[in-house]
Order: sequence, then structure tokens, then C-alpha cells
Amino acid sequence: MGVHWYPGHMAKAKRNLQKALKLVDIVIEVLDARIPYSSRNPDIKKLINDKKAVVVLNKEDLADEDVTFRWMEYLNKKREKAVAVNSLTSKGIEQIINYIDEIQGHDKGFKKIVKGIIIGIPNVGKSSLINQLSKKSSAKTGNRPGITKGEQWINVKKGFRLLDTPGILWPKFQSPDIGVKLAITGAIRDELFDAEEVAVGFINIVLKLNYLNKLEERYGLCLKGMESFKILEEVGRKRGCLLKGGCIDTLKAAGLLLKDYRMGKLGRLSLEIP
Ligand SMILES: Nc1nc2c(ncn2[C@@H]2O[C@H](COP(=O)(O)OP(=O)(O)OP(=O)(O)O)[C@@H](O)[C@H]2O)c(=O)[nH]1
Repeated sequence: MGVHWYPGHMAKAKRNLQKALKLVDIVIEVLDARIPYSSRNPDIKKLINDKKAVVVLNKEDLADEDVTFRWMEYLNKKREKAVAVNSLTSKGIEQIINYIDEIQGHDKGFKKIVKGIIIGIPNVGKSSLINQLSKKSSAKTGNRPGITKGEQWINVKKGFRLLDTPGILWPKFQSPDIGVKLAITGAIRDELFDAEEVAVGFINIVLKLNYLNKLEERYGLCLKGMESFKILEEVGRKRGCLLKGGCIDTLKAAGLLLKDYRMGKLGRLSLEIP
């Protein structure tokens, strides 16, 4: 799943999700903290309908803290319960549990056992979050979209059960701009896009959101006043990405830059602000 997202894939994902949603009372929707808007499924409101929900801004360790704070405020203003989470270290996990307690406590109509599901687009960290919530590595994780399989309930705590299979959502396709952000963060498989184009798109965002110093620090370069492709070339030159004959291998440089970003080597860097 999450590969090409042909209409057939989407219809299947939607059917599976609708089936799963019938089994649960609470939805934990996982977004990428670096792109909360672009990583949100376009039909989410309709799908969840009036079910209780918690929005998780995952991979908070890779996002700009101030920007994440602004996203939380923005979501809270819209009466959405939002929490910033690092699913690798469990930061924020307690707050999710608290929200679930709160929802259970406030709603007298709730059953004794509340059931939840984790949903989100590919590679956003659904399985890692399930692992953190279950405190055991029962869900399979990997640095590649589309590897989640299996189905069972996990007892997260007394009175709260979680479906061990996350619901996979299709991403937004509205604009090339969103596509580039999804590619940068790894929600779209690398084979499906042109790395150079995506890296240039990434540098454009870096310039727009004033993060150039992060690139300068990482690569020991002075990049002020340069346009995006030139910056990519400079990174390639510095890192020895050269073709036979000495030309800069910008494709290799693009791969290196995107990998560094995804691994957090450029520091905390958000790609969109509310
Ligand atoms: N830095 C960081 N990486 C994370 C975090 N959560 C997950 N990851 C990484 O993101 C990648 C994808 O995580 P998964 O948990 O497999 O994501 P998923 O949404 O289940 O992916 P699919 O099975 O493709 O739908 C893995 O390399 C994880 O280690 C986080 O909070 N911070």
C-alpha cells in the first residue's frame, strides 16, 4: 500500500479503514510534525465523522520546536486535541494516554473498555507509535512506506485496547508542492520521484523559512545569496559527489541532502507553518 495510490488502492484502503473504524471508539491520527498540513489525509473529517480523536504530531524530534508549538496552538484553537510525540523515545506518549483518560472520563456514555486505532499516511510512524503504546515491539517498523501487516488487539492499559494494525490513509494529491513535501519526508517511495527536483524543492523551502544556516552549519559552507540549484551543487562539491571528468554529481548530492534531512542531521527543520 502507499505505493502508487491508483484509484483501486484508494478504494481498498478506504474500505479497510471503514471496516476498522466500525470496531473502535477513538481514533489516533498520526501526522508528520514537519508537515502537519501536507501529511493529513484529505478526507479525514468525513472518514472519522463524529468519533473522538487525538492528533499526534509525530517525529517532533525532527521538527522545529517553535513551529510545532504553533501547530499545536492552531489545532487546539480548532478544538482538536493535539500532542507532539517522538515515537522512538516515547516523548509525548503519556499525554496521549491522558487524553484518552480524559475522553473516557468526560463521556459517561462510554463503554468500560474503549477501543482505539492508529491511522495515518505511509511512513509517518504508525507502527513505531503502536510499539511505544504497547511498550513491546509487536508491530513491525521499517524505514520504508507500506510494510505494516497483521491484525490483533493490544492491551495498552486497563480499559483501553488498541488495534495492532494501523489504518493506512492515502496522502493528499492536491498540488506539486504537497507532493514535494511528502517526498522529502519519505512518505512517497524514492523510486517514484526525481531526487534532484525534490532536493531543489527542499532547498527552496529552506530558503523561504530561513533555515539556510542549518545547511551552512552542516556542510561548512557559506551559501548566502545563492539560488537553490547552486546550493545543491555546492553541497555536492563539498561532499565529493563528482562524476568522471570532475563535474558535480547533483543527483548524488540530492540523495545525500535528503538522507541527511530525514536522519535529522540538519537539525530540527519544519517544512510548513500554520
Ligand atoms: N526521528 C524519528 N523517526 C521516527 C519516529 N517515528 C517513527 N520514525 C521512523 O520513521 C520510519 C517509519 O516508521 P514506521 O513506524 O514504520 O511508520 P508507519 O507509518 O508504520 O509506516 P508504514 O508501515 O509504511 O505505513 C522508521 O524509520 C521509524 O524509525 C519519530 O518520532 N522520530
